[in-house]
Amino acid sequence: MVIVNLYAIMRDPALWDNPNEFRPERFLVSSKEQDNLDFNQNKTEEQNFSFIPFGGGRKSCPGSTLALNMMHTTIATMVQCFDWEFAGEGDNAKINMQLGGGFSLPMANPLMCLPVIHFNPFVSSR
Ligand code: HEM
Repeated sequence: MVIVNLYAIMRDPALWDNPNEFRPERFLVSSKEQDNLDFNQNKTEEQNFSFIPFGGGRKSCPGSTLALNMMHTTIATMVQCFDWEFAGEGDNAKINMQLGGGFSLPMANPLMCLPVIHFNPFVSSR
C-alpha cells in the first residue's frame, strides 16, 4: 500500500520553488497543457504527482468534478460581487501561509477577510 503525505508533497522545496509563498500563477499553464487535466500540469519529470488535491486511485475523491465546477462559479461570484478587506488581528494580523496540523491542511493562522459589497449591475437598486 502506498501512503502519500500531502503536507510533505505540497510544501516540498525539492518539488516547488518557494513552496510556502502564495503564488497562484505558478499553476498557469499553456492551453496545450490544459488538455491534460491530471493535476500535474506544471510538472517537470520530478513533479509527477506533486499536486494531488483529490488524492488518487480507487479511494480518490468522488466529488472532484462537482468541486472543480463549483469552484469557478463560487470564486467568480466572490470576486464579482465583493471587495475583500483583510481583517486579521492579533496572531492573524499578517497573512501567514504556514500550515496547521490536521487531516485537511488548515492554515495555522486563519485568513480573516470581510466581504464589502459593491455595485452589482445585475441587481436592481429600487
Ligand atoms: C475542493 C474540494 C475538495 C477537495 C480538495 C477534496 C479532496 C479529497 C481528498 C484528498 C480525498 C481523499 C482521497 C484519497 O484518500 O486518496 C477525498 C475523499 C472524498 N471526497 Fe472529496 N474533496 C473535495 C470535494 C468533495 C465534494 C464536493 C464531495 C461530495 C459532493 C466529496 C466527497 C468525497 C468522498 C465521499 C470521499 C471519500 C472517498 C472514499 O473514501 O472512497 N469531496 N476528497
